[in-house]
Amino acid sequence: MIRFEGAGKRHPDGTIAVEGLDLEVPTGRITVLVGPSGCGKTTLLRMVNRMVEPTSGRVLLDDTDVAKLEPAKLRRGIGYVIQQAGLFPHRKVIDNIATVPYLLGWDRKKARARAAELLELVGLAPETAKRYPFQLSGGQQQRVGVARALAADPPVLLMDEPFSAVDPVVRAGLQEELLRLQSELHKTVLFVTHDIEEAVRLGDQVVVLREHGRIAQLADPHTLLTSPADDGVAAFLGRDRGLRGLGLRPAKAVALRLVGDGLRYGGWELALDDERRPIGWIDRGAGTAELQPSAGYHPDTDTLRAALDAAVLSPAGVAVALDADGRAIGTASREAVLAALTPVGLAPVRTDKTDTVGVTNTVDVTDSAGVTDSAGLTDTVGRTDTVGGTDETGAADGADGGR
Ligand SMILES: Nc1ncnc2c1ncn2[C@@H]1O[C@H](COP(=O)(O)OP(=O)(O)OP(=O)(O)O)[C@@H](O)[C@H]1O
Repeated sequence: MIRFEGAGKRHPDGTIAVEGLDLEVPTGRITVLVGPSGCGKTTLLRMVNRMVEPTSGRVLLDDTDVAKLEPAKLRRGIGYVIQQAGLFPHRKVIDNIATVPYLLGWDRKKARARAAELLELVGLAPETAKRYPFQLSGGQQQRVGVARALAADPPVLLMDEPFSAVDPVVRAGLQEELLRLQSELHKTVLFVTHDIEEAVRLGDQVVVLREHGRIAQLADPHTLLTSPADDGVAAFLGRDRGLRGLGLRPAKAVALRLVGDGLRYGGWELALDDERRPIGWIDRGAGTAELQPSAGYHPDTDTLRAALDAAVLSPAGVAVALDADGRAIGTASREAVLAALTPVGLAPVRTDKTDTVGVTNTVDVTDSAGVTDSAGLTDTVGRTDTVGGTDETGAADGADGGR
């Protein structure tokens, strides 16, 4: 558990980044901080690993004031993932991932073996290990960043807009991957984003912030979308918050018409092949054999939003429910999907993937990023030891010498 107690940060120039924040970040869950630019999200995140020191109040990690912990050591127990990954450009992927294990004094073979495991865990091919960061796509770099953060299996993971530099499709894949990892790893994750869509997709709890890090609302995604605390939060959530809420509810709530009960809807009939895989919709009234594409969804893993989307895309207004092998199980009309929406007061639904969290290992700012572009890592305390830490690692590596 991470606890902010009256935490504040006033910069020497008088800027108040955060003022008097009280917040609990529960163990093993994903807490997302979301809010407009400059509201203090990054400041809050960095208070946890002492890259920013509060000027008032305190931050507790499992009941210990982090101010009492030595920064380099603290950071080795906290995964840290930043935008554009912050990888060491001069180090191979495998050694980037092994950064913290090296810092912890693991021998090279063990550290690299662990890094190879993580490479697989984050869905990267083994041959990626030998590449340098510039030889990877943005999405692959982010995966390496996540793997690096997880390397020493830290219980806490700080993620600062980790997926915002990649395109929406890659981003969705990375979010999915994070949820999958979290369902296995159960880390305590504090995740910063300015994207409300990402916040409700990933968060077990979402903290909507206003300027100076003031909490406008703290709620689970379902409550947030259905009951915004005030007009300001509602405006921040956007006009389609109701539709977004569909993405939080499982598609298995939709009542299906089973395949054996008929495949006709009005003049449309769903054509299946011998394996029961959909071929398309036939317009019986038109008297032509031309097929219109069908759209499907997977009831066990998809949300109501996917089911509704499939229904809307179908010429018959009917989504096809598919099993894992792509065979039709049944059909669901738009009306059937909408009927699954009520009552509104149901507990929030998360698909299986959501349950968890977890990712990196505070890559000690150290090595990494810190160093380079990780720029941000700057502020602080960190700087020194970061660098220091780095050097050790670097020395072991041989490749890092010249910082
Ligand atoms: N070193 C500094 N000196 C003075 N003001 C600072 C400093 N660092 C941050 N700030 C200010 O503190 C406030 C909060 O900054 P912070 O980076 O935490 O916001 P944020 O919510 O993460 O923003 P964004 O979404 O744009 O990254 C901003 O007004 C920022 O300009």
